[in-house]
Amino acid sequence: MDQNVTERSPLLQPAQDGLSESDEIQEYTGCQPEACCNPRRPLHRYMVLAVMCFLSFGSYFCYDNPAALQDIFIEKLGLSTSEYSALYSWYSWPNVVLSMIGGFLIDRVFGIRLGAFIFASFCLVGQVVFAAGAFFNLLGLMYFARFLFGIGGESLAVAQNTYAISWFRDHELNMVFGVLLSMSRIGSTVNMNVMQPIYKAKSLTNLTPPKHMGVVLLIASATCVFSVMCTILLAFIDRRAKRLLGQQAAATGEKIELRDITRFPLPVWLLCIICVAYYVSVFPFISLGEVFFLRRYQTSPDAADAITSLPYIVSAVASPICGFLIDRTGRNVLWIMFGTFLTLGCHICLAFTFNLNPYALMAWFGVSYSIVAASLWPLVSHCVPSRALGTAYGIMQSVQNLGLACVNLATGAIVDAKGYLMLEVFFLMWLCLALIFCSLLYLWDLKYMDGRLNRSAAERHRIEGIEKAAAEAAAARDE
Ligand SMILES: C[C@H](NC(=O)[C@@H](N)CCCCN)C(=O)O
Repeated sequence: MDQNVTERSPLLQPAQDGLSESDEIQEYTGCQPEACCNPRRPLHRYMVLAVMCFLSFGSYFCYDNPAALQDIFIEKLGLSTSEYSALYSWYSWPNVVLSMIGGFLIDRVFGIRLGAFIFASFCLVGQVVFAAGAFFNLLGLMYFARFLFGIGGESLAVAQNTYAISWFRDHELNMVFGVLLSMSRIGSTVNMNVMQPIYKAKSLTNLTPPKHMGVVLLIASATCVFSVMCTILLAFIDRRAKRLLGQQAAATGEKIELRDITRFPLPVWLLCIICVAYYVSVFPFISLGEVFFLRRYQTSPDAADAITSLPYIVSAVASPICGFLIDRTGRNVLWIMFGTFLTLGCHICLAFTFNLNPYALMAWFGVSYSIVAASLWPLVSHCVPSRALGTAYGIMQSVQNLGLACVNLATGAIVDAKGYLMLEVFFLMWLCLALIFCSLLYLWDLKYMDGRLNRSAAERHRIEGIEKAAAEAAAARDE
C-alpha cells in the first residue's frame, strides 16, 4: 500500500478528537456515513456496478450492427456474404494477439482507469470510421474500422472484469459477472431490435443506401459515446474511493509468463479447442441469422432480427440462473457436454426441419448457449494456479478469436457457394468436434486428475477445504 496515500487518507488513521469512523467519513467526504457516496457502503458498490455494466454496452451493441442490418449490407450496399462476413473477421484479427496482452497493457502501460477509457475510445473511433466507410461505400475503410473496433472491444471486457474484481468480494463475483454478461447481452438484444426501425425512419429515406447506412451507424455510435462517458465517471469514482480507502488502483494481476504457457496442463488446451469449436457455431451463425430466417421462414427483416436476437434475450436472463445452478451442482464438464449437445440438436433442427417454430428454436439455442458459457469459462480456474489465470484466459480468447476470424471468412464463402444447408452442416461438424473434445476432457480428468474438473459442488468444497488446510499447515511448518 502506498505510504503517502495512507498518510493522506484519514479513513485509515485512528479517529481524531473522539470522532467515530463514520464522523471521519462525513468530515472527510462531506457526505453522510450511510449515504451512497460512502465507498464503504454496499449501496455505493452497487451504484458503481450500474456504471460498470455500461462499460461494454456500446461494444456489444455495435459488434452486431452488421447482423441487425445484414439484408441492407447485402441487398443495398451490394456486399457478397463473404464480404459481409469479413466484417466480423476483421473484428477478431487484432484480438488474436491483443487478448494475450490486454491485461499487460492495463497493468503495466495505461492503468485500469486510462486503459478502460482508451479501449472504449477505440470502440467509438472504430464505429465512427465504420459509419464513414459505409457513408462513402468504401469496403476497405469499413474493414479497417472493424479492426479498430476490435482493438477496443475485447480489451475493454478485460478492463471491465478487472474493475469488477477490484470492487466486489469473492462471494459476490459470480453474481456480478452474471449481471455484467447479462447487460452485455441486453446491448446485443437492443441492437438487433432497434437498428432496422432506425434504418426505416422516414427522415432518412431520401438518402442513397450507403449514406443512409452511414447515418444509421453514426447514430449507433452514440452507445459507444455513452460507454466512454461511463469510463470517465468510473475513473473518478474509483480514484476517489481508492484515495479514501488508501488502496492502490486495480490491476488484472496478469503476468504474461511464456514459461507458464509451456507448463499448462492438457485440459487447458482441450478447453481452448472446445471453446473455439463451440463459439464458431454461435457468433458466426447469429451474424448470418437475419437473412437465414428471412429466406427460410419468409419473415420480414424486423421479425428475422427479433428471432436472431432471441439467444441474447434468453441468455440475458438464463446466464445468471445457469451460473447459480452450476455453482450449486458442479459437474462442469458434464454441463459443457450437455449444453453443446443441446446446441447440436438445435442446429440439426435448423438444418433439416422447416415446420418448427423459429422463435422456439432460437430460445432453445439461447438456453444451451447460456449453459455452455456458464460452465466453460469458470472451469479454467480449476486447471491453472491463480497467478496464471490471466494468461490462460488470454490464450482461450486468442484461440477463440483466431477461430472466429477464420470461420467467419469460411461461412461467408460457404453461403455464397453452397447455400445455408451446407452452412448448417459446417456448424454441425464443429459442434461434433466440440463434443469429441469434451469427451476427451472428461476421460482425461477421470483418469489423470481424479475427476477434479467434474466434481460435484459438495465434493469440490470438501476437498478444496482439505487442500487449503494442508497448505496452511505446510506454510505454518515452513515458518
Ligand atoms: C463471454 C463470451 N465472450 C466472448 O466470447 C467474447 N470474446 C466475444 C465478444 C463479442 C462481442 N464483443 C460470451 O459472450 O459468451
